[in-house]
Amino acid sequence: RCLLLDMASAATCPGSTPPESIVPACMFAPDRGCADDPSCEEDFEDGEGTNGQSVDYLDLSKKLILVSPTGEQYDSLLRQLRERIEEGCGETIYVVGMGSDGGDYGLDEKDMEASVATVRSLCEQIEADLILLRERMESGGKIRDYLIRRRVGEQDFLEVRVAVVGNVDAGKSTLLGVLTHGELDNGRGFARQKLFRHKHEMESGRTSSVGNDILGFDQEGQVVNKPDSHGGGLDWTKICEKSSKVITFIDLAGHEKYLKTTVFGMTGHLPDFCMLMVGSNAGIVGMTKEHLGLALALNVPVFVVVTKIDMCPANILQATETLKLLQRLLKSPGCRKIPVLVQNKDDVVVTASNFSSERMCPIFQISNVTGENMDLLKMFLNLLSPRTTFNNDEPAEFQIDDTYSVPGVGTVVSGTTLRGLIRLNDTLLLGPDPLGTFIPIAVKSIHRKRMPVREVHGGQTASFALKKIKRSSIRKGMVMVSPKLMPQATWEFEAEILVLHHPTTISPRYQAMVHCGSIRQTATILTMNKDCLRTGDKASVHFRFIKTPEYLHCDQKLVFREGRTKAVGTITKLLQSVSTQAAKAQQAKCQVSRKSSREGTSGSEDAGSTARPLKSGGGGRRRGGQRHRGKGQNTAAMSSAMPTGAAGLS
Ligand SMILES: Nc1nc2c(ncn2[C@@H]2O[C@H](COP(=O)(O)OP(=O)(O)OP(=O)(O)O)[C@@H](O)[C@H]2O)c(=O)[nH]1
Repeated sequence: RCLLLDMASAATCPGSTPPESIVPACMFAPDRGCADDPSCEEDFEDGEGTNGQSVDYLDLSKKLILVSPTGEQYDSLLRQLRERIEEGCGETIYVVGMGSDGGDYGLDEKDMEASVATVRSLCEQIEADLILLRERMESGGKIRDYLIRRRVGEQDFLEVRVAVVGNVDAGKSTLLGVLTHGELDNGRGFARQKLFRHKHEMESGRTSSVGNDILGFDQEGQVVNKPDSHGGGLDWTKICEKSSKVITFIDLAGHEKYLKTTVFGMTGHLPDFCMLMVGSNAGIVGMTKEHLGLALALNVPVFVVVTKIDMCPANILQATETLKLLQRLLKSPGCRKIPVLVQNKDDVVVTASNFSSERMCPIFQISNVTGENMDLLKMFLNLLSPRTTFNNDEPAEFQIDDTYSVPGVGTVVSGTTLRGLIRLNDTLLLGPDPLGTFIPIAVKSIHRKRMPVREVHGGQTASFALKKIKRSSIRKGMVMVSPKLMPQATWEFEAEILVLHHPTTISPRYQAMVHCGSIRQTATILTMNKDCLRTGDKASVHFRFIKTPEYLHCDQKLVFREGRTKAVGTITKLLQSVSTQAAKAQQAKCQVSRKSSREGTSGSEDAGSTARPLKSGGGGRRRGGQRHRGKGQNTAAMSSAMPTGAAGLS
C-alpha cells in the first residue's frame, strides 16, 4: 500500500513478496492526500526515539526514584544512563519527574531539586553536562527535560551530517550563509555569496557543486560560529576547537541539471538527516518532490524548512496553501510522515526526541531576512545526534568522494570513514583501479574539518595526504581499506530494486547510472527475474558496470537513474569479483607485453595472451550486449583480469 515504506522492506528483506497493489510512485502525486488514512493522523507520543535520544521513562521505579536512590538503584541508574549515552553517540535527553506511576507525573519543588542533584551526580560519574531544555507543569508538579551531553576533548566533537535539498531559489545557500556566518540576508542574495565555490555560481546565483559548511555548538548548545568581520572564510579550526557538536551541512544543488551531483551528495556523503527547503512564495515546485523522494528512498529522516515567510505573512493565502499542500504531501501514502509544525521550544524538544523514528517530520517556518524562528531551528540542530554508532575495532574502511592536488603536499583525498580507525602513517589498500587491483598506500597526514589530527574513526569525514601517488590515478568511488579486509573489486552484482518512476518499461540491456555510496558509474541490466519492469515494480536484477569494477558490499543501498527514470534498491549478491592476485598477475603481464612491443621483440605472444581472454570476459558482455567505454583503457587487459565463467553466474 505504501510504496516508500515498501522500499525499505525491499531493502531489508530481499525475498519479500511485493504488496498486492503498489501505489505507483505516489510521492510524485502530492494531491493523493491521505485524509482517509487513519494511520496518517496518528499522534506521536513522547517515548522511544531512535536517534539515540530515547526518552524512556525510568522503568527502574517510580517518578521518585531520583529523589533518594539506594546504592543499588543508583548503580542501576548509572548503568542505564551510560547505555543511553552510548546509544546516542555521547548524548541523550533525560526526563525528570516522570516515572511509571500510571500517569501521576510531576514533582514538587523539593523533590525536583533532589532529583536533579542525583542526575547531576550521575552526570559527573560519566563526565557529562546537564543542560535544561524545558520545564512544564503537570497535575503532580514540575517535569523537566534535560540534555545530557558527554564532555569531549578540545580536538574532539560529535559530527552530524545534514544534507540540504530543495528546489532552486528555495533559499538553501542563503540559510546556510545565515546560520554559519551569523548575518541575516537582504533578500537579494547577500548571505549566499559567502558559500559559493565557483565564479559561475556567484554570477548565476545557482549552486552547482556539493558544498560543505559547518555550524558548531558548544557544550551548552550555543552557536560557536562568529560573524565574519574580515570578509574571509570561517575559521573551521577555531569552530571545531570550541565545539562539542559540529553540524556539517552538505549544500546541494536545486536545479534539475545538477541532479546527478545532488544524488551523489545524498548517497556519497552519508547524511544522517535531510533538510528539505521550500520557499513559501513558490511552494512545492520543481525538484522538491524529487529530492524528498530521494531522501525517503535512502531512509534518511527528513525535516522541512519553509523559508521566505517575510514575503508571505501568515494571512496570505499562498503561504497557507504551501503549508497545507506540504502537509498533505507528507501524509500521503507515498511518504506516510507525521508532519508537525514547530512553533515553540516545547515542539522542538518533542520533535527532536522523536525525530529518528523516521515517521515524524518537523516543519519549521523561517525567514532568512528577519531571522524569525531561526532560534528554534538552531535549537533543533543542536539536539540532533548521528544515527549510527561505530565500532573502532572493525577493520578500517574509507570512501573517497573528492581528490585534490595541493602544492607542497601532493595528492589529497577527502571522504568519509565508514568504519574502523585510521591513524597517521597507517598503510591502507587503495583501489580498485581499472584492473580491479588495490595498492598499498601510506597516510602522510590527516585533516578533519581542516584541522590536523592523528586519527579518525567511523562516521567522521576527513582528508588524507597520500604518498607517492598521482591524483589522476584516483577517482571518486575508490576506497582505502585495511589490508585485513582483503578487498576485491566487482564487475557484476545482483540487487533487489524497486522502480519509482519510468515512462515505459525497463528490460535487459537497459543502461543507467548507478549511485552507490560515492560510486557513480553506468551499469547495464544483464538479466532480471521479470520480462520487463514498470513504475512500482520490484525485481531481482543482475547488473554489470560498463567501465571499471567497483568495491561493493552486500546490503548497500543504491539509486539507479537516468533522466527522470529512477529505481532504488539494495545489493544482495556480489558476482564476478576480481581477485587481487589475478589482477596483479594480469597487470604484470600487461607491463611485460607493453615493454616487449615497444622493444619490437617477439612479445606478441604475451600481448596475444592478454587479448585472448577477451572471449571469457566477453561472455558477460555478450549477455548484456554492451561494450566497455572507458577512455584510454586497456579493455583487453580489463576483461582478461576478470575470472571466466560469467555466463554461469546468474
Ligand atoms: N525575502 C527573503 N528572501 C530570501 C529568503 N531566503 C532566501 N532569499 C532570497 O532568495 C534567493 C535565492 O536564494 P538561494 O539561497 O540562492 O536559493 P538556493 O535554494 O540555494 O538556490 P540554488 O543554489 O540554485 O539551488 C536569494 O536572492 C535570497 O536572497 C528569505 O527568507 N526571505
